[in-house]
Amino acid sequence: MEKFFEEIKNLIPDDYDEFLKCYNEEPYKGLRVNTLKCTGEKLQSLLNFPLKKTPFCDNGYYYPNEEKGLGKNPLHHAGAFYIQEPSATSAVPMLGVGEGDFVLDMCSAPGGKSTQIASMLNGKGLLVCNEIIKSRANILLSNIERMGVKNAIVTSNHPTVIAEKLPNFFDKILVDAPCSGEGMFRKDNEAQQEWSYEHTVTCSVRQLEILNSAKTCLKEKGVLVYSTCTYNKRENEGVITKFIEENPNFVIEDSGKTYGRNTLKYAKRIFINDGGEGHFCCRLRKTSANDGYTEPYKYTKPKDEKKYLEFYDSIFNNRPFGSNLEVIKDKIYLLPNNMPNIKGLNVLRAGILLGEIKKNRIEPCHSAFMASKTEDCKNYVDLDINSEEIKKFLHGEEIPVPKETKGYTAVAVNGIVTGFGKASNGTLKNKYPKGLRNL
Ligand SMILES: C[S@@+](CC[C@H](N)C(=O)[O-])C[C@H]1O[C@@H](n2cnc3c(N)ncnc32)[C@H](O)[C@@H]1O
Repeated sequence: MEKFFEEIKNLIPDDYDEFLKCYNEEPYKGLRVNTLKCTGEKLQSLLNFPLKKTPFCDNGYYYPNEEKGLGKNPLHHAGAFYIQEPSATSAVPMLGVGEGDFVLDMCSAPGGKSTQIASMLNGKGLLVCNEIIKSRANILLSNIERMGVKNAIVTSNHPTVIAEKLPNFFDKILVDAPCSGEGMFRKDNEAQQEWSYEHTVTCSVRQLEILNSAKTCLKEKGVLVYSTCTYNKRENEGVITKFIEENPNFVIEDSGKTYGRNTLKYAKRIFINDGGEGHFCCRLRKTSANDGYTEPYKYTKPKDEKKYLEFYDSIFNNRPFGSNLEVIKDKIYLLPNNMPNIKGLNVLRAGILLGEIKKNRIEPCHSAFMASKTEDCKNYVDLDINSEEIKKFLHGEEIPVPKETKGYTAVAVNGIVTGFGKASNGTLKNKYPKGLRNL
């Protein structure tokens, strides 16, 4: 660790004492509003503690250190916000995502940056989020569901496989690389214990390999953002410099962002004394294309399409997840538009899981309700954040509903859908997934 502090001193000689002072204080607490489901104003009006804007992105806020257990808040269950370290929200704005872009997040779990990209896409375009480690990809999927993302494909592959299958396809790519995590030290003792100079060197080799896979997937004139949550030069400036030496068709570009400190002219490094735990981000532009073509996906209508569409229309108004129905085994999906051919990829989810076929009936799935708004649902009940009913619902209990409410019914908290149940005779049978309940 002596070496770690020595390197920080070399990086910020004038501010080193301030860094050390901050280093011994409590870590920042931050959240990002999910604009697919909520707004900053609405969230503030429903929380009983103050939110303060961060300098890193439009929808990032600090919240008070004494607030514990925010993950159990009904609005967190509903996907109104994502708990995210403030400086970790700095990389996605550098991508400059516009509605309609095709975006790849190569190292995606647990999904903080992917769900941030999804809010910027606002349901348009396509997001491929990839996570190499299967167990982490499952967590990523549950966050994609919670945040109500309907235009994502969640995969679990080695970056070389993604490069082989999806060349020249994306407008924007994020490589938020696995790193030595120096910016996690205040939060994560394990990262501190694992740190060694040799480990940072190993990380830098892997980071360059991941970038060399990602580059193939980018279209000509596309943007690639590289980020880490570590400070040292080997994993940041070192990796970028080597990458550009090996790939002269990439240039560093000015992102126009004003947070943090500049390095390599336009890249950014954020230290604890800059308002976040620590991050590095650099925006690169691909100036000429590589070979390779990604075929489009061939959508095929299922044999019983009419029956499935009737089921869809019985629960939702105006087909809010489009009409690209596909049935795989006993599961009914609504696929996003503009999909690439995903043959050969390990795909955990594409689009929305609408329902499951059970013997002679179809049961709707949680994921579809999470991606819907109250106006999309034929039936819904709206509960107040402070009500006993929302506590009971998130605990897995039955709740009372008006006698007229019948059948599959969305449950919302202050207008934000958080799950569903089945209503009959004034009672809603709880369908909130067991693994998500507040117990
Ligand atoms: C910094 S984390 C990503 C955090 C994520 N972007 C977010 O905002 O929530 C890096 C991820 O890279 C994954 N990873 C580890 N080894 C990898 C490799 N060789 N290639 C690609 N990804 C890898 C890790 O499992 C980890 O989930």
